[in-house]
Amino acid sequence: METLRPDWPLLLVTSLSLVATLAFTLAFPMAMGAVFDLVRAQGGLAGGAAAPTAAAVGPFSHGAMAAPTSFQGVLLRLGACMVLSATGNALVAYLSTLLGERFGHRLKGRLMQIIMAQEQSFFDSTTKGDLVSRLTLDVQVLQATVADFIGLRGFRSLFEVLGALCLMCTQQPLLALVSLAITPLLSRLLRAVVVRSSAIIFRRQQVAAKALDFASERLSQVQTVQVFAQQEREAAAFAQLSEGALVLSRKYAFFQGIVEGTGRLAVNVGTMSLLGLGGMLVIQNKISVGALLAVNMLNVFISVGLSSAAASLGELGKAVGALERVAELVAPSQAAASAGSSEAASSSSETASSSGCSGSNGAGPSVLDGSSTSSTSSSRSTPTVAAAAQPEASISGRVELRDVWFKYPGAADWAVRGLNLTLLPGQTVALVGPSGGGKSTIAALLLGLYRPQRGEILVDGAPLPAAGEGGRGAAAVGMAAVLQQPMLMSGSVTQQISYGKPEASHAEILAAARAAHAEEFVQQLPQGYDTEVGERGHALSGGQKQRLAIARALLLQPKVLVLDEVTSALDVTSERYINDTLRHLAATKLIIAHRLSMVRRADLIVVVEGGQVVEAGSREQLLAMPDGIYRRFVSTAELGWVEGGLSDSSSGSSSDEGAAAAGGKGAQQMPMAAD
Ligand SMILES: Nc1ncnc2c1ncn2[C@@H]1O[C@H](COP(=O)(O)OP(=O)(O)OP(=O)(O)O)[C@@H](O)[C@H]1O
Repeated sequence: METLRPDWPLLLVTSLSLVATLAFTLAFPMAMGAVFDLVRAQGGLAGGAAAPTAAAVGPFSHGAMAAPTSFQGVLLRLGACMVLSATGNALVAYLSTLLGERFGHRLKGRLMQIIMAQEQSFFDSTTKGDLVSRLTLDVQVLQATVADFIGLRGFRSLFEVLGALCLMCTQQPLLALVSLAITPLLSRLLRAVVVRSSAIIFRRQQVAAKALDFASERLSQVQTVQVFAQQEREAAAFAQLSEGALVLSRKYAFFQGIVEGTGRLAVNVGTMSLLGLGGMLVIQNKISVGALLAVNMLNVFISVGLSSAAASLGELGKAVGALERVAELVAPSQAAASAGSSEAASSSSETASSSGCSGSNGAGPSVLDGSSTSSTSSSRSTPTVAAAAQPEASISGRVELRDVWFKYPGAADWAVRGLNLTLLPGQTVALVGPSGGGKSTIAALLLGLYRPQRGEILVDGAPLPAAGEGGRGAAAVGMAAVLQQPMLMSGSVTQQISYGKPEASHAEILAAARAAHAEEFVQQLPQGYDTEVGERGHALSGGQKQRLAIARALLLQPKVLVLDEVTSALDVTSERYINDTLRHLAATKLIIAHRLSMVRRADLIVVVEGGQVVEAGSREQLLAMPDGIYRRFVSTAELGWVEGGLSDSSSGSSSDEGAAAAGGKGAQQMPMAAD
């Protein structure tokens, strides 16, 4: 109703047109009856002087229609009814279709807005295909229903039935009894059929959505399907899913057949009964032949109107299913919020017990200066994080994670446990650790993509706005990110870079591309910055996509920049350039990297494992720890890993790590790539 409301003037015009059209449509049988009676009164069909007097004044002489006086007059009236009814029908069909289309357009926009405002956890638990089917199939059903119910069949058929019944009752009460006897029986039968078929349609929609979901996922992964030669299996699986919808469609078709057949039967039974009773009345000269004809036509209107209304109600049943699926999107955040709070409540005891074990959780963040020793923990406790470098006081961009606990929806275990971490303005903090340790999850929390079940995240002292609350999330507080798999959207290179700031000038875009070391390859593209990158940027290499994603983030001049494995697809030279760019960036940076060339210049290195900080400090501090995890990780030098692989004068670290490697035999290996 809310979506329809803005179109109330159109709705009003449609309704008025509908009522006027119905008046002309219902006048049509009366005019036809009048023609017939006039023909008889003037001697046609063995009428003339012998014709019954009742017939001479037409079928509805006591009603609204005045008795026809001349043949031309009555023909004119019939013609006017036909023309006006046809014009009205055309107008109503046009207006109601327009109304449906406008409704669908508005609903789609609204739904897209709602979907886009959801939290990441919503997308984790909902498939893209399902969302697409709600946005397309379900909205189409709803818009068709609006058009159908308002103008094409629903209300119109009901009004037609009611109008015809009223006319019959006031003009020919005896004959109206026949219709009144048949109508409830027919309505009841049709209602039962409609209820059954609506349930079938709802199930069919669900199955169809599953098939669509399957198809969209497999199509987006078509390369994997082809590389593993699974085309036939996937096609067969899709056919099987579609088969489910076909079985239900067959049942639906059966009920549609019943609706159709019942409607016809009702027309025939009604016609036969009316002809029987009405014929007797004509013989007894109680009514005219024209009246019998008109009543018969009205009865056809009633029967056809009823089955048409039933079919429309069937569509409405379908729409109720679609509406339910669409409405589910409107309040998931509340549902998620309550689920989250209950989860948080249920977790509090768990939290308390693990806090007791670690002895440091819940103590709140504490940022120590560079002179303090770093915290380490060989047990699973959560140390407070020490800052190794003094921040530049003038730069804002302080980020604090205070006793943050997070569990993915439906997951059994915590992905982040009691995390305390402070990023000082301008500081570069590197998160390292084994795969699955929780680094990307921390980055996602920091970007407001998920809300922690417990604890808080503050940016410059204010709570981080969640991305799913309709606001701009982390971007609103000057944060930007380059994520692990940089996704581009179809559009030109310029559009990719300016995605977060569409109003950016060309000069700004060029500067960002230069800083991300993308300029050279962009200039070599066929249309330079105007080159279309294709769906998801498929026309670009992995490294090129990464560079555009970096340019996209740099353009925003963020005060906090989150970089998750941003150079994994880059060659050594590009990586070095980008490292240089990032180093000179004033923003606070959180870097997640498996390549240690990204990590070694960080002010603070934080080792994350099992969702906890297990070691933190400057590189020197960590390497100085005899049993330090970072130091042990460095022992992978034995496997060819050298932190200072890049020939960089400032590094001089290879020897450090080589020394560390000597003492690191048998250490746990962290998957860090060789430079
Ligand atoms: N969307 C998700 N839903 C449920 N569990 C998830 C989700 N994403 C990650 N996880 C789980 O959370 C844990 C932490 O994953 P995360 O991606 O943060 O690790 P990571 O340290 O970044 O790993 P990598 O270095 O391989 O990228 C893992 O156990 C993972 O299985």
